[in-house]
Amino acid sequence: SAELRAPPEKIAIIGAGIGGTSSAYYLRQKFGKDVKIDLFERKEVGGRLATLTVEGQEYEAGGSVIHPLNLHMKRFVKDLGLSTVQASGGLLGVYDGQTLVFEESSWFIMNMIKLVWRYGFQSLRMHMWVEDVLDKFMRIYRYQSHDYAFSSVEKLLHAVGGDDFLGLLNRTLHETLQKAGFSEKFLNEMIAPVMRVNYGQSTDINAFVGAVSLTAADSGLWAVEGGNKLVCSRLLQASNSNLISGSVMYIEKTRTKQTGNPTKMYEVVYQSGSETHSDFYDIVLVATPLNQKMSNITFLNFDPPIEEFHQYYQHIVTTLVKGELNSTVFSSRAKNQFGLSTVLTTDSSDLFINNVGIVSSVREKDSPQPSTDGTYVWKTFSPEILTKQQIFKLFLSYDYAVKKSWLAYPHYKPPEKCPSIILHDRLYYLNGIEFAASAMEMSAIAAHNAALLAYHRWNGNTDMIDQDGLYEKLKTEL
Ligand SMILES: Cc1cc2nc3c(=O)[nH]c(=O)nc-3n(C[C@H](O)[C@H](O)[C@H](O)COP(=O)(O)OP(=O)(O)OC[C@H]3O[C@@H](n4cnc5c(N)ncnc54)[C@H](O)[C@@H]3O)c2cc1C
Ligand SMILES: CC(C)=CCC/C(C)=C/CC/C(C)=C/CSC[C@H](N)C(=O)O
Repeated sequence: SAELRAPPEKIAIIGAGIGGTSSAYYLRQKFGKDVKIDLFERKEVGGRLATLTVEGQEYEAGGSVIHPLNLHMKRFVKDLGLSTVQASGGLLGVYDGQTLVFEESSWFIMNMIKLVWRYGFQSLRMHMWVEDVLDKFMRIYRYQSHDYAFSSVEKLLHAVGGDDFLGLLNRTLHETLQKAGFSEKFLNEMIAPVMRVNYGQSTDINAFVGAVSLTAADSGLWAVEGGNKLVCSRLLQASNSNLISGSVMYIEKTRTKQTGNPTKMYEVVYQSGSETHSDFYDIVLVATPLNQKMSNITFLNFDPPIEEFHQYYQHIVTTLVKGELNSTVFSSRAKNQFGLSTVLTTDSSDLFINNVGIVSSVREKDSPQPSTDGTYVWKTFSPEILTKQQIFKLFLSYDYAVKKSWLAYPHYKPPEKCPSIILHDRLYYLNGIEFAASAMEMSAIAAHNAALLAYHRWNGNTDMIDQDGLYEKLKTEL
């Protein structure tokens, strides 16, 4: 095998969300103990993984649920000695603005009968479609465990499932499912509400993120005990990186003369408190969405210039309310007969919220428990900040309400083009993957890929990059 070059001296990562911290973890694995890794964060470690506190208890306010087949997240929790809590449960209903068009019952068979009665076997067919997408997508784990990397998100998706799979980015979920024979009624009443709760958007999102969103309706979802953001702080510790609290303003391509070292290609200029500092790096990873509103990083002295990304992120407000839901908004049933713990809404519902549901604190192992006065903590997502009148419309009474506004995930608009991973020779960008789908696991996959890509490009292992036909090739290997 080819002889290895000396490892880089210094690597910078911008952003300490799950993407940045898992990059630090994988870069350490690949480049070894001697490389110095600086991780820049201008706010909190965790980024879009964050909690809000209600009466002394913390609740997930951003990324909250993890799929049982999200293997990177599962591995982190295991390797970092963290524990899990269950993140799904309770009965769900769908409100269309007039009535509950679907109400789950606690009896499994009853649900099946209701679904078949209203939609035929479309639910079952839908599960099969989602499972097929997930099965193919999971090939990425095998490729990554054999150290293969991809230079673009498109090449990665092509390697897992070929042209048809990559084509999911170019079509809306609506047209994809319509073509597959699903009815408008099923799409409006069952699929659109899932897209609203997960991505705050309609079925006009790309079909890949649509499938990811539908996997979030599977059973067995979980979260990290104590809060998902703990994964980030533990990854940071485990990677033995150096956290720098500061906001990166510029990344400048240096002239060799400046550093006296041909590999220290990049100068990172950052503000910490009122002071401006800078340092030189061999490799830089950007692990935050590159747009003015979210990171405001300027690239200097690159020829050709690094393109600006103007992609729009969806505004979502998380509101946590401890109080008594006004169930008459959704149903004429007496309030003691309501029984639902989550209400999703259709696009036609014309409500000011996308969904509302009871949530457990990050420490509750089992189903959420009411407090002594019988009330629960409810979480609702809305496109805008809720007014007091709106909260009073939704709740008969409430003790407490807290909110957090997010530029949450891309506003999907297929055909989708994912920003490049390689911005320059040794400058990598992770968050382009969000334009395929935004989820914790997607950032972790992008992080592993970027670490492998940086490693192979540093060592000139071109045979480990952008290999197609990997599925066939690895099928025969044990
Ligand atoms: C409300 C909501 C609900 C969600 N629910 C789920 C869910 O249930 N399951 C799921 O899997 N995913 C969910 N997601 C998506 C998931 O949270 C994100 O995909 C994931 O957390 C993105 O991680 P990241 O590290 O790529 O980006 P981020 O978490 O955004 O991290 C980027 C970091 O970079 C920092 N930064 C930015 N600019 C600079 C700068 N110039 N200098 C220094 N630091 C900078 C930011 O402060 C931030 O901490 C949800 C997201 C939201 C908002
Ligand atoms: C990447 C793969 C294959 C699966 C990830 C599935 C997953 C857990 C997606 C979550 C998507 C998302 C942005 C959910 C937001 S809302 C979550 C929850 N319903 C809540 O109420 O907080």
